[in-house]
Amino acid sequence: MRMAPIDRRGLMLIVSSPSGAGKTTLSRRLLADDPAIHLSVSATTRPKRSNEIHGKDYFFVDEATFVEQRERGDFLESALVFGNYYGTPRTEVVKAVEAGRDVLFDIDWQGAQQLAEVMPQDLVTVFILPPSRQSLEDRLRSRNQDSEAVVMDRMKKADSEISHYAEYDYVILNDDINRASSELKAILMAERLKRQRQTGLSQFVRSIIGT
Ligand SMILES: Nc1nc2c(ncn2[C@@H]2O[C@H](COP(=O)(O)OP(=O)(O)O)[C@@H](O)[C@H]2O)c(=O)[nH]1
Ligand SMILES: Nc1ncnc2c1ncn2[C@@H]1O[C@H](COP(=O)(O)OP(=O)(O)O)[C@@H](O)[C@H]1O
Repeated sequence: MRMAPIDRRGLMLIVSSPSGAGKTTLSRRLLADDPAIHLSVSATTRPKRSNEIHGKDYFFVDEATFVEQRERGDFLESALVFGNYYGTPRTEVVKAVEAGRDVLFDIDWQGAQQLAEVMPQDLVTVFILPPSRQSLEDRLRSRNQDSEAVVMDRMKKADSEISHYAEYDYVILNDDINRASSELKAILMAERLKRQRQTGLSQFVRSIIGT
């Protein structure tokens, strides 16, 4: 039987990709398979898609509310993406990491850069690439949630999002979803074992070396 776990600081796992490459699918799988990580639910001014739930996928707010929250300092980071505002609520994230719980973020490169400024030691960043340009377009269409104009706009912006891949710690090619999903889990497992994150190690080691 496993002993009581060694105290550790939680990590912040950021997953970014061009829209349609599969970060939502990969994130949902990780959350379903690993009860020890939970999603940071962002606020956004984007209209809700029919399959989305307020408070679970996003907090859907109007622009006035978003701006008020941002001015109050409620967000750890915020950005304008595809003409809509997005922001990461501050309080839950800070509390979770300090309590040793891991947090998953589905945010863009602007958010990753801002979080790197405020909590650099806690970040693990992963960029998801599609297997080809055509498959990215096919996936955006297959999701069947956005108008043709929105799909074309996202394809236009894919190049600029992809150009940030080199700012990330890890890059996963999302061709086969099962393999990509295992790769994401492997990253999380290895990062949890980093010595610096295991804040209870020295105490534990003292207990076994008998000094
Ligand atoms: N900086 C930042 N980006 C976010 C946040 N929430 C979502 N995003 C990014 O906004 C972009 C659009 O997300 P979304 O509207 O869900 O569309 P999708 O990526 O096509 O499913 C994606 O690149 C997300 O990663 C946030 O809180 N902060
Ligand atoms: N490896 C994959 N192979 C085929 N289709 C995929 C794969 N990963 C995701 N998809 C599909 O592509 C579409 C876009 O994926 P999604 O996770 O919503 O992307 P993102 O969150 O990056 O915008 C969805 O319909 C999803 O089911």
